Parts: sequence; C-alpha cells; structure tokens
Amino acid sequence: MIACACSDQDWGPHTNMSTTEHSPSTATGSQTELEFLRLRVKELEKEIKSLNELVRTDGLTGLYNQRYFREALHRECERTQRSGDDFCLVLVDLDHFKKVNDHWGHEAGNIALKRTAKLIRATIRPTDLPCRYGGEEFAILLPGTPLMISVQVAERIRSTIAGAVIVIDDKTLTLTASFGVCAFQRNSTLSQDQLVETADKQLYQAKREGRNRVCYEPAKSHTRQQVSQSEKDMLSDLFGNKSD
Ligand SMILES: Nc1nc2c(ncn2[C@@H]2O[C@H](COP(=O)(O)OP(=O)(O)OP(=O)(O)O)[C@@H](O)[C@H]2O)c(=O)[nH]1
Repeated sequence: MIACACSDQDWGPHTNMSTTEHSPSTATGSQTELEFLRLRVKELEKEIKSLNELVRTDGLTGLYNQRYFREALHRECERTQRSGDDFCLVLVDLDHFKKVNDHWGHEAGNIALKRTAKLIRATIRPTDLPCRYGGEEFAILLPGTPLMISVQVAERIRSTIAGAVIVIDDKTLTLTASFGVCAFQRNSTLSQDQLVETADKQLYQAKREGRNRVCYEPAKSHTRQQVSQSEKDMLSDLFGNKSD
C-alpha cells in the first residue's frame, strides 16, 4: 500500500495548504501529498478498469455479456461501413441442453456451459468477440472475416465442441451445438436487429435439419446490388450525368 501518513479521508481539497508560501518542511509535505495523489489516481484507474470488465462480462462463463455484444455489434457495423471489410455473426445454441440439466443437475449444466465457453475461446482468434447471448446460446463476432472463412471457423468450433468429453466428478458428458452464420457487408441492407434475426433463422434451420451442424445465409442476399433510381437522380443532381 501507500507509504504515506494520509488516510482515505485525506483525499480531497486541503484548505490548510498554501501553494504560494513554501517553507522547506511544507515543500516536502506537498511532495508527499502529490505522490499520494498520484498513487491514488493509479488505484482509481485500476478500479475503473476492473469495474468496466465486470460490466461487460458474463458472470458464469467470463465471456462478454449481451449488453457488450450489442455495443460491439454496433461498432463492427460502423467499421464495416467505413472500411469495407466484412464481418460475420455466428450464433451458437447447445443441443438438447435441457436434458443435461434434467439428467445431471443444474450445477453440472453450469460447468458444461463454462467448459463450452472455454472451448469456444480456445478455437477463435484473440481479436474475435465471444459473448454469452442467453442461457445456452452464444454469439461470436468475427471482425474483418468474410462469410466462407466464418463458416469454416463455425465448423471448427462445432467439431471441437462435439469432440470434447466433459468430465464432472465421476461423470462424463458430451455436447453438440447448432450454428447460424450471417455476414455483414459494406453495402448490406440489414439493420443490426435484422442481422441477428437472419443468423437466428439459420441457427433454427440447423436445428430443424438435425442439429450439430452449421447453416449460413448466402452472401449477397442482403446487399444492395444496384444503384436505385432515386440515388441515380440524386447523384445526377450533384454531378451531372457522371453517375450513368
Ligand atoms: N445449468 C444452466 N442451465 C441453463 C442456463 N441457462 C439456460 N439453461 C437451460 O438451458 C435449457 C434450454 O432448453 P431449451 O430451450 O428447451 O433447448 P434445448 O434443450 O437446448 O433444445 P434445443 O435448443 O432445441 O436443442 C433449459 O433447460 C434452461 O434451464 C444456465 O445458466 N445454467
């Protein structure tokens, strides 16, 4: 801790301090005070950092929570509009997870969720954003990653989850998951909510087709292919006939 005689109550303006009159002893006192304040600021910065972590993290799995997911989704959409790099949303839902709880108990279910989160994290890049979207559902944002690469990433996560044996005390259990993938491109017509709905639609397609699989929305299904007449008219007003 801090090598200073100041207590927490000392934090705040000091009315008995003069900045104009310096005797040797008060100068030393001010330096100590300044050093204390520097250390206190550092401590507060650390506290703010850990509070920020807490606010954006899911308590059970340590992945980002849904609140952070929404912020990150907004950021990635804006980045794509600016930079032109596609990003993808991968939704993951564990299959028949109710059976895990029913068979092994809620605590075993929690451990299975934690292990799954760890497997997901270990299978993606540090720059990807894995989130716990809901109970047994995860959302992963893959910045700067086009659709077919994202489908490969989803396939890799799928086979990692399916191949893992989760040991809880003397029990072993295996899990599978279904996946829905959707890309967001610069000329996408999708809103953020529509992007999530589209990935969700694909996820439920994967469930319908028998689970433990990856389904994806084909590229170009939600992109503006052509300049509309009203955009042509606007460009024409601005630049004459150059837009034709
Ligand atoms: N242990 C545990 N279970 C959870 C948690 N959140 C949700 N669940 C359970 O996840 C299960 C989800 O069940 P369903 O929505 O019926 O889906 P499912 O059994 O996975 O079936 P499909 O999605 O159709 O393959 C429920 O039993 C929930 O209680 C959690 O934090 N911990």
